Amino acid sequence: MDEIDVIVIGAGPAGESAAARCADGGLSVALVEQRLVGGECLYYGCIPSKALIRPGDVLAAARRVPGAAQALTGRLDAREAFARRDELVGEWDDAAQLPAFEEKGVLFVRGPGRIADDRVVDVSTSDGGTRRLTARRAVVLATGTSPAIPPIDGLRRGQVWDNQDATAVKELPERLLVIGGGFIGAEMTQAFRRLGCTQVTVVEEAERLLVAEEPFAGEQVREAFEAEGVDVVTGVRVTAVEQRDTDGPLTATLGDGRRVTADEILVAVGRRAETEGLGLEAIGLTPGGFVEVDGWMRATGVPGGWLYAVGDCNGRALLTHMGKYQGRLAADVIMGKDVPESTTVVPRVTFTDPQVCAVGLTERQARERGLPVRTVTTGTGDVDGAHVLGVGITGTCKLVVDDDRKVLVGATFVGPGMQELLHSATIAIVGELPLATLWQAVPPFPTVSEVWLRLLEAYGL
Ligand SMILES: Cc1cc2nc3c(=O)[nH]c(=O)nc-3n(C[C@H](O)[C@H](O)[C@H](O)COP(=O)(O)OP(=O)(O)OC[C@H]3O[C@@H](n4cnc5c(N)ncnc54)[C@H](O)[C@@H]3O)c2cc1C
Ligand SMILES: NC(=O)c1ccc[n+]([C@@H]2O[C@H](COP(=O)([O-])OP(=O)(O)OC[C@H]3O[C@@H](n4cnc5c(N)ncnc54)[C@H](O)[C@@H]3O)[C@@H](O)[C@H]2O)c1
Repeated sequence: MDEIDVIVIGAGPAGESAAARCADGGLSVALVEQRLVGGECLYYGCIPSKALIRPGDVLAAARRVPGAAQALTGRLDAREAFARRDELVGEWDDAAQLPAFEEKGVLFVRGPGRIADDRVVDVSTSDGGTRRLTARRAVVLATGTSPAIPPIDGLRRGQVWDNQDATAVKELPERLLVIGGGFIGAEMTQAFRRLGCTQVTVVEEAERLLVAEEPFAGEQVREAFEAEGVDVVTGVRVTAVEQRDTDGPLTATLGDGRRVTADEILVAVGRRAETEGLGLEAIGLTPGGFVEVDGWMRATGVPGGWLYAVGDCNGRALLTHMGKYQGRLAADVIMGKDVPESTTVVPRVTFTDPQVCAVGLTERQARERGLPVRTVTTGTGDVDGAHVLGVGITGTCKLVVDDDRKVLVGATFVGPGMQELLHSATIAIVGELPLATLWQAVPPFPTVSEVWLRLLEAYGL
C-alpha cells in the first residue's frame, strides 16, 4: 500500500496543474491517468483543433492584405496541416509529457483510478492487478468529460464523428454535417470548410450560433460562414439519421423536413462528466454527473473536506485555462494557503474567423442579475490599427458596464485575431478598475486596442 500526501485522478490540464503545484510545494503526489498525460485538450481538443484552424486563418489574414494576397496562388494543403497537427499532439504519445512530472518526484500510475473508501484510491494496472494508494491529505478528481450524444432516431455512437474523430482526421470528407453550433461546432465547421470540404452544413437547435454569447457574435460568425459557402441552419433540430450501407453516406432529416446527405456527421452538442465508474457511490455521491464543488474546489457533501474536483468534471467552466486555474487553487488550499475563493470571471475565445472573444457577463446575464447595466459598442474595423491589418475587417466590440459602480462586468470583442486583446478586459473586470482609470490606460497607435478608446469615448469619457 502506497501512502502519499495527494492523489490526483486524471492527467488532463486540470489534474496536471494540481499535481505540479502540490509537488512544487513540497508534497508527495501520485498522478493517475488511464489514457494519455495531457488529456482531451492536448490530444483531441484545444491543440489539434487549433492546428487545423491555423492554416485557414493565416491564409484569410493574408488575403486581407493587398500585396500579400497576390502572392497566394496555391491552395491550402490539408495533408501538411494534418502533419503539423500530428507533430503538435506528439503523435498521440505522451512520452514527452512524463519527464516534467518525474523531475518533480511525482509518482505516475497508469490505469483507471477508482475511489474505494475515504482517501483510498484503487488503480487497475495493465497486468490485471490493483494498486492501492492512500492519501494523507487529499484526493483531487480531474477526470474531465466525454462528448454527449443526443437522442436522435438512428444516430449511434461510433457511426458518427465526435471531437476525437474530427480532431484526429486523416482523410477530408467531401461533405460534412455538423450537429451543434457551439464552441466545437462553430470552430470545426469553418476549419473543415477551409481545409477543403466541398459542402459543410451546421445545424444548431438554438436561434443562432454561439448562443451563449452576445447575439451579434453568432450573427457575425454566421455571415462569415455563409460568405465562405457554409450552409448554416439555426432554430432547427436534426430528428433522424439514416445510413443505408456501413461506411456509406449518412442522411439527416431536419425538423423542418429538409434532408442533408453527408459523408461524415460531427456531433458537438455539449459534454457529459466522466464520473461513472469512479466509485463516487462509495462516498455517498451520485456517479455520472458533474461533481459539485464549493469556491475552493472541495466536493460538497463529503465530510472531512478531503475530496476536490477540478476542471471539466466539476462543470463550472469547461475550458482548459479555467481547469488549470482551479488545479492551482485546489493545490493552494490543500497546502493550507489562505486563498480567496474561485473567480467567477471566465474569459473565452471561440477561434473562428471572426474570433469571438468574451469575458465576464453578457448584457443579458448582467440584466438577469439585476445590475444597473449600460452598454457601449464600436466597430472593430473602425480604428486605424484595423485598417493597417488589412481590408474588410469587420466585427463589433462591446462593453457591459455596471453604471452605479462605473466598472466593467463584461466585454466582447468580435474580429479576426482578437484573442490577445481579451486579457486586457479580464484584468479590468477582475481588478474592478473604474472606467476613469481605464481612460488613463493609453492604447498604442496604430493597434486594434484603440477600440478601448472608442468604447470609453462612447461611454462619455
Ligand atoms: C475539440 C475541442 C476543442 C477545445 N478547444 C479548447 C480551447 O481552444 N481552449 C480551451 O480553453 N478549451 C478548449 N476545449 C476544452 C478543453 O479541452 C477542456 O476544458 C479541458 O481538456 C479540460 O481539462 P480537464 O483536465 O478537466 O479534463 P480532460 O482534458 O478531459 O482530462 C481528463 C483526463 O482524466 C482521465 N481520466 C478520466 N477518468 C479517469 C479515471 N477514472 N482514472 C484515471 N484517469 C482518468 C482521462 O483519460 C483524461 O486524460 C476544447 C475541447 C474540445 C473537445
Ligand atoms: N475555443 C474554446 O475555448 C473551446 C473550443 C471547443 C470546445 N470548448 C469547450 O468544450 C465544450 C463542449 O463544446 P460543444 O461545442 O460540444 O458544446 P457547447 O455547449 O459549446 O455547444 C453545444 C451546442 O449544441 C447545441 N445543441 C444541443 N443539442 C442539439 C441538437 N440535438 N441539435 C442541434 N444543436 C444542439 C446547443 O444549443 C449548443 O449551442 C464547450 O462548453 C467549451 O467549454 C472550448
